[in-house]
Amino acid sequence: MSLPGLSNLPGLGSASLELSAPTVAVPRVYNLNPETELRFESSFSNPINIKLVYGNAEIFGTELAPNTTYTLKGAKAAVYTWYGCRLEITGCAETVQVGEQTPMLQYINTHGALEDARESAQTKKSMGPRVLIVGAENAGKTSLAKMLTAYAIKSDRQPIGVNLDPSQALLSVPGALTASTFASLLDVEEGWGSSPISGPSALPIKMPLCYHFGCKTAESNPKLYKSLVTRLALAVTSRMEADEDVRSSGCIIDTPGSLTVGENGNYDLLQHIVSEFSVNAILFLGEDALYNKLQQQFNGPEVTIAQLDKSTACFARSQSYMKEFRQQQIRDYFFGHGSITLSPLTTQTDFGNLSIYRINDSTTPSPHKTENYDEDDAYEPTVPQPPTTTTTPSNQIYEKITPSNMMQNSLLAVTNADSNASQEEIRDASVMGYVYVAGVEEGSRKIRLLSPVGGKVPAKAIIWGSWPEEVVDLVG
Ligand SMILES: Nc1ncnc2c1ncn2[C@@H]1O[C@H](COP(=O)(O)OP(=O)(O)OP(=O)(O)O)[C@@H](O)[C@H]1O
Repeated sequence: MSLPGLSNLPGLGSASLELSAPTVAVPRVYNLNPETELRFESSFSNPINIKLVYGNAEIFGTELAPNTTYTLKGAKAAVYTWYGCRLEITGCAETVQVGEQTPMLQYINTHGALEDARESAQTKKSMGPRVLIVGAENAGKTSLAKMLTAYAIKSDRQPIGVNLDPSQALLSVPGALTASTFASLLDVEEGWGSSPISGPSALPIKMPLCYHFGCKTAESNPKLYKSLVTRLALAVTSRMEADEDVRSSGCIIDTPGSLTVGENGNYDLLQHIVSEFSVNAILFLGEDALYNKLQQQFNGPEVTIAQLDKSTACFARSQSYMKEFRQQQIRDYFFGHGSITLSPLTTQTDFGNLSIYRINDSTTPSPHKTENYDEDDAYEPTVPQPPTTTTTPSNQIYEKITPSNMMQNSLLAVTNADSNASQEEIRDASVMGYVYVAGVEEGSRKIRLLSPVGGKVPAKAIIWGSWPEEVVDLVG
């Protein structure tokens, strides 16, 4: 197409200017019947865009605003509609299919039962339901936790969401165990919402309380896991005691799938969680055999246990997908997500300015791992020495180390404990924030750190765990 007049512009001469039509992605339109869902998968590099053009619809309980485009990358999810809707989809979806069989009625009824318990708690000025969600990996536990949280928010409640699954994060990075009061809408694109560290956001920020576990599974360091569960439970209970609205709303606890592995599941850890959080409702997603076992173990006047159907649409996620998913969560922590772009800063500091403690867990290769750490063992203070010469008693939670090349590309948790605090004080301290090790120069004893905020890294105890795995290309 040649535009009249343009050829007279200096420099263009008589050449005609061919303008190609802008590439417009043609939206695919889906009309969904009431009580059906549109299931989709998108890759991390090519997101899918979803727009609700008619009716109403939700993603894991959070309603979509009409005529607003939501961009989801690396997502495996479903848009559900109670009354029917029309959706427009653009972008690259790996799969899109309509599903008619869903457990949503069961899930909304569960919300109804929890609402009854909250009403009653409000009247009696007692604690609302403390709900534990249990099931195998990929059973849909996190999705159900999100849904129940979103429905509770819609009912004007302020539940506390608790993540006890170190394999993925809730408002933090993988390896963290967190709790947060949810009083405002969840973020459909991000999953849960934005924490203050994430910068400005369209939705109100959420304030997570975070403890660093730093091991891949609860089973790889059960003593530390139990201690952190106790810390979180204490914090959740005191938050509930201090605030009437939060108290009657209760809490919703997501657990790792590994707790259900084996004939009886990990009864020891489940029992610990149930007693520390005074759980009074267990929602079990999945197999009958283990449900029956759990019923024998936990059902009673104090605890109700209910079995819910697992959505047949729950996507099994490969190891490589989960790795990319975690790395994306870490990237989002430092660089933001969607329209929120953050600018983390790189700082260089001397080894001597940091007090780094390595978590002693069964996955860390060390000559000192022959015995198990016993919580009741007498505490022995650590002696700061380079890792090659350190002789750390196996009953210690952490080992104080000097930075080394092994730390390259890993995450460090900066705690609120003083740099020379005792092992237990470090363990019980919440996390101030995370830094990423961008480079280590052993010769000049310098370490380069990527931090979400500028300035010196605080002189606090810093924890280095074996989890999450290293992120290779975070800083170019
Ligand atoms: N109805 C649905 N349609 C499509 N995808 C879904 C649906 N429900 C859940 N999913 C997806 O299935 C995957 C597994 O679900 P989810 O993360 O809730 O399981 P989980 O039990 O918490 O897993 P894990 O034990 O590994 O943490 C997720 O990617 C989730 O988004």
